[in-house]
Amino acid sequence: MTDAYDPSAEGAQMEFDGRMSYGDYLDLEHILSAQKTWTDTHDEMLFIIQHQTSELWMKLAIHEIAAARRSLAAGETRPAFKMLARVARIFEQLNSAWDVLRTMTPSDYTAFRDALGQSSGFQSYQYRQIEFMLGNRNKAMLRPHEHRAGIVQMLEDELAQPSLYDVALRLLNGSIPLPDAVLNRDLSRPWKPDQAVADAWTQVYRNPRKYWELYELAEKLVDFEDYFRRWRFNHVTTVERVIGFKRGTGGTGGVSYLKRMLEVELFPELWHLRTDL
Ligand code: HEM
Ligand SMILES: N[C@@H](CC(=O)c1ccccc1NC=O)C(=O)O
Repeated sequence: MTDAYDPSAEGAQMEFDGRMSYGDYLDLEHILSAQKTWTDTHDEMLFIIQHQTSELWMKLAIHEIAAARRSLAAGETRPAFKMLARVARIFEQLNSAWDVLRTMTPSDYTAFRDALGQSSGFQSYQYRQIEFMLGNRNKAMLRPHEHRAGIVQMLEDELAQPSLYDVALRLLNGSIPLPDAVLNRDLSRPWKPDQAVADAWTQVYRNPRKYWELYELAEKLVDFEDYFRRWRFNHVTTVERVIGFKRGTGGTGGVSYLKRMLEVELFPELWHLRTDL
């Protein structure tokens, strides 16, 4: 029998005293000590890691959407397209993650659900930030964060900025003029479908060659919303599978609330114009 291979023979670094290691660079000590379980049930670890990894991917999504929005506002569409494509992939990643959580049965979950108290994903401030960045804005969603001034401030700052869709519409306005009411709308409110915007996007889709960049932008937005819708759908289906029609720990009706959220349209005109093409 040969001896186990020693990678140091080909130069693998084996000594890290005073040198940056993998764990140092990634601050693993910090991140891997954050899985505090509150019960001694087997599936709580799955539940915690599923949510923590989702929050990490959301952090990256926020980073990318913010940069895409800045690029678009500066008229730099190419880098924005690349970032939006990445955000869609992040959501694909989040969508696949449901397959792991689905292995948790109602019996597994009820064993620790009481320990969650009234906590709920409804209070995920990164999720709310993403919704606000995209244009699904609702001041009522600030209330669960009133005890955390920094979070309220962050969400209010977001409501004061044009959403990703607002920025896209400003770009559209550069080629096809839109009404002032669209361009100077109250940014803190949710976007309401607008006929002039629908007509403008319809022109883009009827003449892709003339409006190629806008056409590509619109398709990037639709692609992203497609993945986002799948996330919402996977969520509600998993919830029904695990807790049925029980009320949510966050106080909503549970599945009934999440089904209502399936009706949200982030970029409504981009979906509706398809009927008229
Ligand atoms: C067994 C797993 C899960 C169950 C039973 C569940 C249940 C629920 C329920 C019932 C709600 C409605 C609010 C409430 O009253 O509590 C909700 C909202 C929410 N959940 Fe989950 N959830 C699960 C997994 C997840 C995961 C993995 C995430 C990823 C971060 C997540 C993120 C959210 C978010 C962001 C909301 C707010 C949605 C909105 O306001 O549109 N949930 N969840
Ligand atoms: N709303 C869920 C609880 C829940 O899902 C949750 C609780 C704490 C941390 C994350 C959660 N996930 C998503 O809502 C329930 O009613 O069982």
